[in-house]
Parts: sequence; structure tokens; C-alpha cells
Amino acid sequence: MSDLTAGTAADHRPVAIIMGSQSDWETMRHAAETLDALGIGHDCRIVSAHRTPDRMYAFAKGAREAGYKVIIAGAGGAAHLPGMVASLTTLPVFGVPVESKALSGLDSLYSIVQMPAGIPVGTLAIGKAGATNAGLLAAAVLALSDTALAARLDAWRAARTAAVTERPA
Ligand SMILES: Nc1c(C(=O)O)ncn1[C@@H]1O[C@H](COP(=O)(O)O)[C@@H](O)[C@H]1O
Repeated sequence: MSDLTAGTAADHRPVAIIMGSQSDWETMRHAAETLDALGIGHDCRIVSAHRTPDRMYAFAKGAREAGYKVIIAGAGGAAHLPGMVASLTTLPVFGVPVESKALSGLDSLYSIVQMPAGIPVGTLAIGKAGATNAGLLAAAVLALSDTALAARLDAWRAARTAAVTERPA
């Protein structure tokens, strides 16, 4: 994996997965695992608007030049990270509200979803489902210009459809 702030991401790692804390990994690993399943390279790093603002600024300002195409940003509580990163880059940013202990992730969701017009963050569902879907949305964006990936994405969906039994066991 490359250093997110050093501008060294290669074309084969088009997605950056960032999160506010180590404690978010249990949620955000589902985005990483989804990308892995689709054969999409990615870098995972802890970047916090609150705790590491200089790291966040350097990452966001350098992300396009570093070669990233999509950013997935997860945070919980006062989840300012996705919006702050979106304010510093015009790459697509998908925000994942991490479930918080005190408010079950509603605080995270509201912090991420209510962006002012002009600075978009594509906001996902709270928790694991949101992280998984962020990975799938990143894949869908990349598949716009990658027919082989589009085929893998279709196959991924078809396999999950086939796995849904018609009758409850
Ligand atoms: N929301 C943010 C930001 C940010 O938005 O910059 N940085 C850390 N955090 C969040 O704080 C929560 C608790 O963090 P700790 O578990 O480290 O105390 C995490 O869910 C993290 O995303």
C-alpha cells in the first residue's frame, strides 16, 4: 500500500478508503472486502478531520494527482470527515456513517448527509450495509470506463441473486 499523502497511488489502486479512527475498521473493512471480491485495488488509511487535520488536508488536496478515482470515507459521531474531504477535492466522495454507541449512528448519518449545495457527499446507510454498498458504488463508477469490471460487477450481482432461496428454511 502507498502513503496516501505522498501522491504515489498507482492506477491499480483507484479507490482510497479512509476512516476517522481505527475503531471504524470493523465497519469499513466491508468496503475493502467488497472491492477485493471485485478485484479492485484500494488503499486504506486512518485520516481524521478532527484529530489529524493536516493529514486530511494533504490527502484530499493530493488525491486526484495521486491517481485515486473514488474516495470512500467512513466516520462516526460528529462525522465531518467525508464532507471536509469533499470540500477539498472534486473526486466522488462516498460517505459511510459508522454506528456510534451513544446515538446508534443517527448522529453520523445526519453529519454526513446534510451537506450544503455545491459540496456533494454520496451518503450510504449506517454501518456494514453502507460500507458494502460504498464499495459497490465505487465499483460502478469505475465500471463506466472498464468493461471487464462491469462484467465482474454483473456476475457479483447475479451470484447474490441466485443465492436468495425462494422458500424460508
Ligand atoms: N468523526 C470522526 C472524525 C472526523 O470526522 O474527522 N475523526 C474521528 N471521528 C470518529 O470518532 C469516533 C470515535 O473514535 P474513537 O473510537 O477513536 O474514540 C469514530 O467513529 C471516528 O470515525
